[in-house]
Amino acid sequence: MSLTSAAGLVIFRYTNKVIQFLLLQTSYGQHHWTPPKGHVDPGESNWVTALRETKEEAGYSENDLEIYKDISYTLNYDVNQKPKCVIYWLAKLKKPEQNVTLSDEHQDYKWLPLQQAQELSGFDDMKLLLADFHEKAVKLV
Ligand SMILES: Nc1ncnc2c1ncn2[C@@H]1O[C@H](COP(=O)(O)OP(=O)(O)OP(=O)(O)OP(=O)(O)OC[C@H]2O[C@@H](n3cnc4c(N)ncnc43)[C@H](O)[C@@H]2O)[C@@H](O)[C@H]1O
Repeated sequence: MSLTSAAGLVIFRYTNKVIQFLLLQTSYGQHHWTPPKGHVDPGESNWVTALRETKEEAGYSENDLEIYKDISYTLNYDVNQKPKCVIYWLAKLKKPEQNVTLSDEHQDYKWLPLQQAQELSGFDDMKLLLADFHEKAVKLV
């Protein structure tokens, strides 16, 4: 069975001594919340996909972010009975006040501290990812 691959960035900002994660709400389907990410195009690397999707979906380019290439986390779940693999890298927004620019694919966004981000994401594997990244982000601010 073919595997769907996607890649993205879990972006945090450090403001008022709090780490907040960026979640985007889809404008389609069940309007679920995820970090910026998307399908890997044919011939594209996961890394390039993550950067491209982040620019398209949140408006941030590589220069706006401190991306921790050695800190990644992979989720595996099924979508319509097909396995999907999503790799995320951790990234910090350099200027915490820099605005998000959404595309048509999303209708809302939120910057949330760990627990609220976990609750909004809803998925157990994403909750674990956020906890792991939060532990690492604490050492990076
Ligand atoms: N229902 C829909 N109606 C209309 N257009 C649609 C559509 N779904 C996708 N599209 C189109 O596909 C494009 C998205 O392409 P991309 O932007 O390239 O890809 P994506 O983020 O990987 O898409 P998606 O939202 O489907 O993925 P996710 O894994 O979060 O989500 C996929 C499924 O997995 C679930 N899911 C998400 N995270 C999960 C997790 N951690 N564990 C288990 N399930 C999870 C989600 O609830 C969701 O049901 C959009 O432009 C849109 O046009």
